[in-house]
Amino acid sequence: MSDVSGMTEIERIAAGETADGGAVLELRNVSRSFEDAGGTLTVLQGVNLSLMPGQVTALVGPSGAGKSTLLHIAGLLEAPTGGEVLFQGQDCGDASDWERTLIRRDGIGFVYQFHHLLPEFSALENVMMPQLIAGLSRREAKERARQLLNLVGLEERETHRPAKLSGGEQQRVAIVRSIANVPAVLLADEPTGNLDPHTAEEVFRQLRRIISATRIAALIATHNHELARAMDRVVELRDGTLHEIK
Ligand SMILES: Nc1ncnc2c1ncn2[C@@H]1O[C@H](COP(=O)(O)OP(=O)(O)OP(=O)(O)O)[C@@H](O)[C@H]1O
Repeated sequence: MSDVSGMTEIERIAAGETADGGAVLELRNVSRSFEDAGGTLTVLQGVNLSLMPGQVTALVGPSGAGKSTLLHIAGLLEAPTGGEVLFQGQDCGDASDWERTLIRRDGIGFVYQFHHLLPEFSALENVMMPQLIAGLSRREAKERARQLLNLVGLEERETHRPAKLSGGEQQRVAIVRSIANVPAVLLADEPTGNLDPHTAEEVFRQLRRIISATRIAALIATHNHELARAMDRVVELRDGTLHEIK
């Protein structure tokens, strides 16, 4: 898979080159089952999903339907039992662990219900961290982190540590941190699940604004049907299969 420059195709893709103008992330006929003493539990079967740039897709479904499992597979955190996951046209089933790590690091942003900010660092440093890991200089990382915090109205809070921020502010920091490396895909698991309804709506509004400005393809699992309906597209997991409901 390496070319003369020494880079593999997936490394070039993770470095920002797109294969074509189509789906950024695609699940094809994906299934996932778990084996335990009681037998086989099939959580996903025949799941097809294409995420397009700039589009926000809500993922809904009852508790235990498999939303987190689907997000883990889409985020290359776990492999499907069957089917394919394509990142910018490239089948990730063929990728090495290192190539998958590169795609996750440079191509995919994650937001969770609980923000996982680093408590001993300021808001600014938390947003700088993934950029420093990706090899940006401190100056560049700081400048971009400032712009991002500004975008979500937190310019006055950049020196605050997470404990000094409200829940909504912490989640806004987590969101801009997840997109600091301008990933092609954003995957979010209940990103506003621990916020009050008003703050959840505000955080969602800002998340949408960032996504359409950056052309990120987003998949957001939520139990909040009202917020889901406000997104471009809604898919529902029911009995292991995915249904397009908006
Ligand atoms: N590693 C595992 N081993 C066995 N079963 C698992 C494993 N991971 C998930 N499951 C099962 O898969 C099903 C789907 O779980 P998942 O967490 O994906 O659902 P969910 O839709 O995200 O639920 P919730 O909305 O409650 O967060 C559940 O029945 C869960 O118990």
